[in-house]
Amino acid sequence: MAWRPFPRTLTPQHASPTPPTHPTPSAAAPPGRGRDLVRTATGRTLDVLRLLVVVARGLGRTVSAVRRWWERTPRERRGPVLIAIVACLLILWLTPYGPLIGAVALAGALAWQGRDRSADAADGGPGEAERARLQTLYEALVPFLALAGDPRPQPLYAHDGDWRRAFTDFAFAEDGRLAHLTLRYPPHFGDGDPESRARLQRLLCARAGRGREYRFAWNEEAGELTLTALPPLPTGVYAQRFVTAPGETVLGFTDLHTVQRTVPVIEDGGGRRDLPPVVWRTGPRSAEPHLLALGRPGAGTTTLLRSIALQALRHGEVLIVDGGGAGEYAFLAGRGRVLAVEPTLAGALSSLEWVTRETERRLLAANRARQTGRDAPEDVCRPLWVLVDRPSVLGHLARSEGQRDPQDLLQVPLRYGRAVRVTVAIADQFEGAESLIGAVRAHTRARVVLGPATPDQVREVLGEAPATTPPPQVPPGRGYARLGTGPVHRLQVPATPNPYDEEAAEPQRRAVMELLTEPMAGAGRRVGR
Ligand SMILES: Nc1ncnc2c1ncn2[C@@H]1O[C@H](COP(=O)(O)OP(=O)(O)OP(=O)(O)O)[C@@H](O)[C@H]1O
Repeated sequence: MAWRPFPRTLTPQHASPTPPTHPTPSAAAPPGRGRDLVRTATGRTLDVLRLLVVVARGLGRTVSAVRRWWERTPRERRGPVLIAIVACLLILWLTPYGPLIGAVALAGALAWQGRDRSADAADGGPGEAERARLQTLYEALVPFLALAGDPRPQPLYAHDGDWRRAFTDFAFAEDGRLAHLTLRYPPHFGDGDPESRARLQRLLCARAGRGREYRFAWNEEAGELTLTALPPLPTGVYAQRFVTAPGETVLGFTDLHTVQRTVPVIEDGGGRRDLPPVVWRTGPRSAEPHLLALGRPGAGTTTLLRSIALQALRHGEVLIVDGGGAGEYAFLAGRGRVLAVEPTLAGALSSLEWVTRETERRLLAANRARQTGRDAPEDVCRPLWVLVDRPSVLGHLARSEGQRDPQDLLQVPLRYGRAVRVTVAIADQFEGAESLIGAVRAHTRARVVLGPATPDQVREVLGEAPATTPPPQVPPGRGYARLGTGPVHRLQVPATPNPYDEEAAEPQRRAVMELLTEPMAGAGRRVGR
């Protein structure tokens, strides 16, 4: 913006060395000069107004960028940043001319933020290749989003249309692929129809580049769809002592902006970083006191139960029913606070009968304590974890032997266990899901799906399909988790191998062994004491 010098005609009269004279016809300003004066004054006013508009636009963009940062940043990281900002302001305040310098810098920064970005788009914004990509994507969307015989003079999607009207925000990754895109869709598009949504999402995925996961966010009010390419979840985290409170269990790790906090973790190779966990809360206040995990064979549900068992041992007692019977939990047998590891039908039945009686005993004891106004005894408050792997196999065996299905014995802990800290976690394969009894389905409100699964399979288990596309390669322990009616999270379970499995990586096996409690003298079943 060019600042013009003050015209001489605007110089105050009293500043003139010559005394004022009465105008005479010959001395009057020519008529053209008056017009110049008006034009100059209007030009200057417009320049100032334009600058104010740019600064106001910059202010708006900055405020929304700060708000996005605030929402995205975990709570524990906001504090240090705010402290650093306050410290900088204080230093500026104490520096000579600091406030003035700060104000000028702020105005400059706001003006830069508020600059006209359409000019950037023409030169410094998307390059030619990127513009071509956006145009190709736009053209691919036209057959799907254009309305035949659209009466509007300039429809949003048309064969000779321009992507700039339809794509309101976009970003490219360093490799030149689309990282983020917000597009407007026309009002006639059926955004309430799942099939239409799925078709548009499939089309966008194909055009934005295969081999990545994408998150879709629909804003029906504004008629906008946002696509974001997601980085793969980290697979290098193994079993370790996670920073959690009693009653909290880390199911795995997910995307940063979808959960409230991060926990420090050590990765394979010894690197440390903060990762966002999916934390499952159990106990009397939990709305999801029991868990069900389903997956294909080899998807990692046994590993998830092992990970839960090792975390549960920190504060409670664990009883394991191993319907798979492959000795995947044998390393836990005889360890402190491990009540039993039951690989047989008979063992499972007697252990689960004990769990039923123990739940009832705890309920009575807690009730008595309440009536007498005392605190519940310590043995009622100690968490008891019942982990059941492949109950469908045991159910099948029970039916063939004319015995009771062990799942029936889970009814009492599932229905009433929450109040007395009895938690049930069940894992099975998709094929076994049909034989899960009603109480299991009704009371396991924390849900996990692991391994390759169709959106319908995920929806059946979690009650809602994920907002993200399936990963191109599904590593073991990769899936989705949902706690009650909360959002569906992408999930990567920490590697927790059977330490007796010689094919597992040595550092991971050692990490599991380090989390084990001490061996108990007279190892064996300790239920029914
Ligand atoms: N989160 C994970 N990280 C790394 N490896 C994993 C993870 N989960 C599972 N694995 C590996 O995948 C393989 C199968 O895991 P797991 O036994 O837990 O699967 P599963 O679903 O219980 O299958 P199955 O029911 O057939 O035993 C194992 O070799 C295990 O070490």
